Amino acid sequence: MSDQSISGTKPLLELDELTMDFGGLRAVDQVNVSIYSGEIVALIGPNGAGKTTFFNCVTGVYKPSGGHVYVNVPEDSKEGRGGQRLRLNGMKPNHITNIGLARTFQNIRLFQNMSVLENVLIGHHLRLKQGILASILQTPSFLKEEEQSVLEALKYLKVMGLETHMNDLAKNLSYGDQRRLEIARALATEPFLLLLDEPAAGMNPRETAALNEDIKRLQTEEGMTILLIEHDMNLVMSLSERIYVMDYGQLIATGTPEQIRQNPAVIKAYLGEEVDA
Ligand SMILES: Nc1ncnc2c1ncn2[C@@H]1O[C@H](COP(=O)(O)OP(=O)(O)OP(=O)(O)O)[C@@H](O)[C@H]1O
Repeated sequence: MSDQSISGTKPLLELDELTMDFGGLRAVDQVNVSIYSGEIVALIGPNGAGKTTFFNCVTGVYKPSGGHVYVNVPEDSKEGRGGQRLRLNGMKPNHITNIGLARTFQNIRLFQNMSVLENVLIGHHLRLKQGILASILQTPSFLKEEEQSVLEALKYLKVMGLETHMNDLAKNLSYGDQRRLEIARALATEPFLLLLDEPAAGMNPRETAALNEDIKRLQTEEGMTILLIEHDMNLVMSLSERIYVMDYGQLIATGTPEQIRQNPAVIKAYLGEEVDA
């Protein structure tokens, strides 16, 4: 597959014939996807289409049965591998996070009895340089880095509109704010690519509208590249520049929201019946 974008740059994330089998079931079937810097891209499809399995292959939860997961690390990478092309197959999730891919999960996974600030600090911890000994000895360099960490964490809380809740326990946040906190924690790992698995799941329309604004702002103000799985079609159509559609593990369509809206194969997959083009 080509690694040249419309603008001539390499994609940040490149999936080449990605395949994942569970016994006799092929959950992801030779999928080719490219995500370019600064885009918001949606991955949609009916229940069981293979979307979460796709995320799990990219983020190291599963080792793909076939194909390749590549990243072209941006020059300004925090990890110092800028410009390199890396194959992620078989890497551990924390290693992949360290390279610069962060994700949220379909089900909320916060430390419920920790504060909002602490949840984000845990995300940022990955980027700290001081070791355990410095932390036990409370060396000046450790304390300086810790102070810096809190400032960074506050920045991400502010981006997601949660700074006034920094001392609240995560479990006391509204549902929408818990989902927002998960995104703040993912941002604190300083990714170049953010993968969101059904960020609007369980949200009411008001919360979804606010989330729409937040995600858009991440792109326009923070320069974040975002790949999201989402069932809320209003959100998908309003946010995405491009959409990939999966059904039964295969990619059945790719295009702009307008193209996808009118694609007969997509309409058929969702409605389960033939539709005239
Ligand atoms: N660990 C697993 N072991 C066996 N089968 C699995 C496993 N994970 C997913 N599957 C199967 O793979 C297929 C794709 O599931 P997946 O969760 O990726 O779909 P999805 O598109 O994310 O669905 P949804 O929109 O409902 O979350 C389904 O048939 C599912 O039952």
